[in-house]
Amino acid sequence: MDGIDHLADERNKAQFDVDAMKIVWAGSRHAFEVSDRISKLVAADPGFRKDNRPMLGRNELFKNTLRKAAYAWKRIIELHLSEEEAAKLRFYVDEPAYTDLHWGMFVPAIKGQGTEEQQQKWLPLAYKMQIIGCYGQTELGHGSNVQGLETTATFDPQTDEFVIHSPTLTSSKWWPGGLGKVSTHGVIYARLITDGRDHGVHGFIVQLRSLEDHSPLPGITVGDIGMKFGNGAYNTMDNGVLRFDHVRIPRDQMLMRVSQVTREGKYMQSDVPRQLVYGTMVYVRQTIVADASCALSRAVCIATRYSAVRRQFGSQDGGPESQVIDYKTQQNRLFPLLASAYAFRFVGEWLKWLYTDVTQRLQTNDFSTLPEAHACTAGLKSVTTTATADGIEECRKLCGGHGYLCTSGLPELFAVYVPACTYEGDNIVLLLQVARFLMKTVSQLGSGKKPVGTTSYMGQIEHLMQCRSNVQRAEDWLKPSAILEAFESRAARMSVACAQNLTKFTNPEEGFAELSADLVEAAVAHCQLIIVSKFIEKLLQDIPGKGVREQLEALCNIYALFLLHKHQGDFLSTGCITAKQASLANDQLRSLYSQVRPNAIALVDAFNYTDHFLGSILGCYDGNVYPKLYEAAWKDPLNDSVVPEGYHEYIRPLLKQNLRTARL
Ligand SMILES: CCCCCCCC/C=C\CCCCCCCC(=O)SCCNC(=O)CCNC(=O)[C@H](O)C(C)(C)COP(=O)(O)OP(=O)(O)OC[C@H]1O[C@@H](n2cnc3c(N)ncnc32)[C@H](O)[C@@H]1OP(=O)(O)O
Ligand SMILES: Cc1cc2nc3c(=O)[nH]c(=O)nc-3n(C[C@H](O)[C@H](O)[C@H](O)COP(=O)(O)OP(=O)(O)OC[C@H]3O[C@@H](n4cnc5c(N)ncnc54)[C@H](O)[C@@H]3O)c2cc1C
Repeated sequence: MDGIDHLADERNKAQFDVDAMKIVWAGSRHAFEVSDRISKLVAADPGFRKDNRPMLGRNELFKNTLRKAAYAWKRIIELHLSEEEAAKLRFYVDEPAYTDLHWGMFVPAIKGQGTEEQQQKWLPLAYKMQIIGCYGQTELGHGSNVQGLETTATFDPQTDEFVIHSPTLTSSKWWPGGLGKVSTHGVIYARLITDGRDHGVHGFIVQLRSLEDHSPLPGITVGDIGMKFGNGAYNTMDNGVLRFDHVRIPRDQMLMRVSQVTREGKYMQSDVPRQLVYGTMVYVRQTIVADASCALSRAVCIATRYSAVRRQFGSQDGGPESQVIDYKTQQNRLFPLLASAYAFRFVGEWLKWLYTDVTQRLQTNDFSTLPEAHACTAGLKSVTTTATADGIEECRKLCGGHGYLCTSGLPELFAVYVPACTYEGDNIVLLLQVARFLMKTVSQLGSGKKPVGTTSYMGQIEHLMQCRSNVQRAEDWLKPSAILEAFESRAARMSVACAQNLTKFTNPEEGFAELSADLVEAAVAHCQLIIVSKFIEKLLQDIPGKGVREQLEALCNIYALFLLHKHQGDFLSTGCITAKQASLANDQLRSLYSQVRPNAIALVDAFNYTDHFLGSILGCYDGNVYPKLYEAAWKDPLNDSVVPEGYHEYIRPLLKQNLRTARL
């Protein structure tokens, strides 16, 4: 607009090498280069414009999404993009679409649960998008309780087929993304029945629509489930409803890596655990943790830049008013979110490693780390998405009134993001899975079995149950050992307290249900410990770039001490720290805020988001907020005419009538 960088002074204050931090954030120089190149490519292409989204009606919005998805595919082919680059392109296009489920769940489900032969048949079609697939698990009556699904797949030995059927209203598939209007195929989860016996839920590849004219195949009723929360937002996705009326599929379309049905109708199980049927969910939960850092960093980038631009109160001698970012209350709300964005980034990186490791072990029939991978992905998905959803809303409030405008980018980001607390497993249901894992770990402590991985801290249970923090001065809280000991002892004591309470019940399941609220808190404590410890581990690595390590250390300490302050009830009631030590942590937190303050803008610049991706006037790179807001307002369709449509019908008669009454 005016070409001036209104945040230049802020950028000059930075005490570290922003370019080096960009590489740390991206994960590697290569990842940075791909991300940087593709984000700029998308931003420069008018075909990927998205600022009109909140204004469009559903049909127009959806058609526009179809256009963008097809255009994105065209560009991917034309530019010969690699798989990594193509995924980045879809990410920067920033519009939920059927392709997310096709690439994010349908393909991984076939890869994870299909036999070699099945993969060879289906994957090439899916890779070329000659078929488009969805993940059809959830039903109207059951989502969390996967074992409660009602759709049936009954083997017919006469024809060598499965008959897929929806026996009740509640068995209708309900929610799968991409199903409503687009998918030609789905991985459909149904109860396998052979010879009158129910073998539980299994996955099947089912064709849903004709590849000629897209009409539903015989026996299939399919449609969209309707408008969802917010304008634009997740309404670009066709979440669907689907019913089967005795639909027949060949036997070889049951995904048979985990279990098989023979030509004779005999049910057989491989020596891989049954839980591998849930493998796709483990994969997606892991990507959702990485995605949480993207969504939170985006909101934080907007709120931080705007907080430096916005001035309110505090003018002295006619000078400028204070930047709102200088208020300690603003810092106390904003900087922990900035620190959380970095923390989630690093734990996401680690979780990706853990997932890759478990997948490699699975190939060699080593299933030993699967329970931990399930607990970690479930728990971290839960804790990071809850914090991110709350964090985006906090960022909106940090931007005052203007944060409520769609042009701030925050309302749509919030509306798109909040279902992450529900999809891929309700966050409470998932934390209860973590709690089960923890209770199992605690119960095995006496047996001499050494806890490993993320529960290895439980190996020092005697120490953790009686240790007292030796922090004496605020600076002592900067020591990783002090932080780790406090978080480990808190998590261990909360788990042990739950385990002890559980022994009071004769029926363990009854006890688990009765104590579930406490169990969820213990699970949160354990997951927060993982995030803190992975941040600390990251700092043990070689981190090049002037001042980069110092900034990350400050952010790591802010993340940990903010959690300690927020959950001081846990730390105090379990006796891990004293009231005096809690107060010292708070003193340290305040001085860390002062340390981060001059670097705040540079720390969000390190995310390297384009203005297109941010989609926010308040967060624009040059900070020239007011002229842009003013100009954008005039572009609203309501301002197309000075006198609004409807004046003659609804305003004028009212005014005239008031005139008459006034005369009386
Ligand atoms: C799409 C990706 C795009 C990528 C783009 C990148 C960024 C992403 C951003 C945005 C895109 C997002 C787009 C939206 C996508 C949404 C998609 C969906 O929502 S698909 C539906 C999800 N549905 C659920 O998640 C149901 C939740 N329920 C369950 O998972 C289970 O039923 C659960 C965990 C609650 C267990 O239920 P029980 O109690 O009935 O358990 P029993 O089935 O009997 O199994 C028990 C044993 O199995 C283990 N277990 C359970 N789940 C496991 C798992 N997944 N792996 C390994 N073990 C597992 C347990 O630990 C337990 O083990 P022991 O017996 O104690 O040793
Ligand atoms: C935007 C979006 C996209 C989706 N995409 C897909 C998709 O592509 N494919 C697909 O198959 N599904 C999809 N889903 C469905 C999603 O996975 C489920 O909605 C989710 O797993 C939650 O299940 P539910 O709806 O049955 O919730 P419910 O389990 O009914 O939850 C309702 C409440 O009950 C509580 N609750 C439930 N069980 C327990 C328990 N045991 N203990 C304590 N509290 C409990 C929950 O915490 C929650 O507060 C999508 C959902 C959304 C919102």
